[in-house]
Amino acid sequence: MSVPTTFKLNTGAEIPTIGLGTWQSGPGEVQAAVSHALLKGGYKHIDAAYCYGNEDEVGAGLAEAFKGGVKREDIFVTTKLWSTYHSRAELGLDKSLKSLGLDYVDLFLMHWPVPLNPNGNHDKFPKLADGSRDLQTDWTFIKTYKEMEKLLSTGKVKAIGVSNFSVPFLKSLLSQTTIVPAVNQIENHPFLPQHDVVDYCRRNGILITAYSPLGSAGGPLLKEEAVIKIAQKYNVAVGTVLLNYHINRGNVVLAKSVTPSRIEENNKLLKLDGEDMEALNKIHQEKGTKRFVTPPWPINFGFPDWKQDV
Ligand SMILES: NC(=O)C1=CN([C@@H]2O[C@H](COP(=O)(O)OP(=O)(O)OC[C@H]3O[C@@H](n4cnc5c(N)ncnc54)[C@H](OP(=O)(O)O)[C@@H]3O)[C@@H](O)[C@H]2O)C=CC1
Ligand SMILES: O=C[C@H](O)[C@@H](O)[C@@H](O)[C@H](O)C(=O)O
Repeated sequence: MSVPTTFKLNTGAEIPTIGLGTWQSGPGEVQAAVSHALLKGGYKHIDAAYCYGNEDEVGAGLAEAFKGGVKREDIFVTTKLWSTYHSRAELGLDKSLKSLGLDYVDLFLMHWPVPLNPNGNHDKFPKLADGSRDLQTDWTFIKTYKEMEKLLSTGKVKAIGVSNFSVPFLKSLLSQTTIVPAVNQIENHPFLPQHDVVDYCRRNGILITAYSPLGSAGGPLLKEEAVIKIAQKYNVAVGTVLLNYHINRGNVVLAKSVTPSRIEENNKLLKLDGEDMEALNKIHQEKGTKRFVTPPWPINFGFPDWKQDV
């Protein structure tokens, strides 16, 4: 069986199995990365977010690609609702659409299940006097999701979903809302396979998108001996193994790069056999769990490996 280039969402739409990430893609880099991915790298999927502060440049990259012949309907663009916009979901969406130069996104995700004060001392990261994040205590992520559900009828979002949701948070969401999220975007790699969330989502028709598959900034997982061994077996780049780990599990994967050769290298499919998958799944058992993206949220997200005091 060959490795799929798309998976089906619970809306019936297809989502390309590899997408270009844009978090921490700096000014002067991300426009070229997006246009290179779409025009030369064979990508059809771009992952953006208001919080990344670079959606204007991502939009310029999209515009360049459209000028070069890429058609809007042939690509899949995701953006995310930032926490300070939870009680203003349509405004958050409109700001992203304006920057991206689009009249709709294919997928709109709640970036984190935590509302932040919309009237605080910063547009994205309002803080209290003690330096902690200034939460919006009169709002809940359930209310946010209900606002996102309403956006479907505007045509400005083709699908809605969530990000950074653990099993208990998903249970709470599904029991209080109507539309099953199309996607849950979570950190995922052999050091954090998150079998509990992946299995729960599969059973409930929610597609997993894996973020930080290379271990985030600097790609530390590319140095992992067990992964290098598998790459040597197939004579492929180490990143190809890390990225295809997800597609072989039935999950979408996002890889960030602003380096043209890496952007191209990362868009390669590889069938991994049962033995390879077992070896990759064993890494965290032997070496311990590692999570690379742990922003200082003052809440407990319900992930077994991430215990913060509430
Ligand atoms: N929903 C959420 O909360 C989150 C979503 N995401 C999304 O997922 C995307 C991917 O995750 P991210 O955390 O960025 O990290 P990745 O795991 O994609 O790693 C990116 C790093 O790896 C380097 N790299 C990429 N390809 C290669 C390669 N072939 N060889 C060597 N080094 C390479 C990049 O360098 P360089 O760019 O210099 O080439 C960069 O430093 C994000 O960009 C974002 O879109 C990520 C985190 C959280
Ligand atoms: O998508 C990437 C990450 O989630 C990023 O948006 C957060 O880590 C954010 O910078 C924060 O500090 O909360």
